Amino acid sequence: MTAEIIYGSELAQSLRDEMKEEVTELKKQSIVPKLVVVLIGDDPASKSYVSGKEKAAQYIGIDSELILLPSDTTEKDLLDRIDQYNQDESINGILVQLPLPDQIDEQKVIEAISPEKDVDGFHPINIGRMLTNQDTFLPCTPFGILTMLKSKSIEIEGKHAVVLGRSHIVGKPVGQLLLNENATVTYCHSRTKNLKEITRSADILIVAIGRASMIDADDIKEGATVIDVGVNRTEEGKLTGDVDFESVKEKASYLTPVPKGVGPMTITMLMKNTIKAAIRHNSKK
Ligand SMILES: Nc1nc(=O)c2c([nH]1)NC[C@@H]1CN(c3ccc(C(=O)N[C@@H](CCC(=O)O)C(=O)O)cc3)C=[N+]21
Repeated sequence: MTAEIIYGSELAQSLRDEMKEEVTELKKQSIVPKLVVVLIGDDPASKSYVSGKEKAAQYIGIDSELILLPSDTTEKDLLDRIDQYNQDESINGILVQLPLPDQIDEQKVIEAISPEKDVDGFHPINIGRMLTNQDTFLPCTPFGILTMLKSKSIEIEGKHAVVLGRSHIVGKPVGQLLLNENATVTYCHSRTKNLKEITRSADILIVAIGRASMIDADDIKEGATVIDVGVNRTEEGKLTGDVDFESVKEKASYLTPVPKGVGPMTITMLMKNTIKAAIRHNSKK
């Protein structure tokens, strides 16, 4: 079997075109979605993601403001700024790029962002709402993955979904979203025994470990759907996933590439959440 490749980049483009029209309509009602992105320090990878967000916002017509802060920014300074953005009525979404420098407590920062402006979907209130299947801001990468599966009408209900990785921003929430869609979900991580046995029984395999070529054709079931969430840099600076693309392509039924897979969808869902926040804030005025 040769897999159909799911290009997140193409789906992202069509969703961005739709959102562009939606924002044009919103502007006629004087609603201008606005996102603030805070980037601390000068990690090149973070800078590259942030510039992707800026580009997407600009294309769609979302007002985006980038706040660049030095790597020695104090926790208090950041929390004070968040407080100010929380109170600013013109701002609908706040994103603080992770990871943060060691002197800043990440969890404190996540909890300081108003749940109404938490377009990352990282606030415990929004995570709780997601777990209980209520309307909320879904975390962008899991939301993007679900949107990719649905775009190809891949059946989720009753299927065995295996999630490799249990990070708070990808692994854990993507498993919960798949559970909400009635999949049977298994989480695997560094302490899992018989890993291969489990991945081979997956109908849908989500790989979010952060190690290049973790999964090859021998680890999967014929005809599985394989979603590669890896963002690894080779020594030459090339972006690669967690999946051995060439071998898995010959055995899976669907496969996402890196780059041009999940990454562009993550950014697109951030834009969707920002528009949603703007509509919500306006209906409360
Ligand atoms: N508060 C917060 N929210 C995030 O959503 C968040 C974060 N912090 N910290 C870092 C991770 C990583 N992340 C990516 C977004 C887009 C691409 C992406 O678009 N990648 C392109 C290629 C980009 C390139 O070549 O560098 C692609 O896969 O085709 C990748 C990774 C968001 N994250």
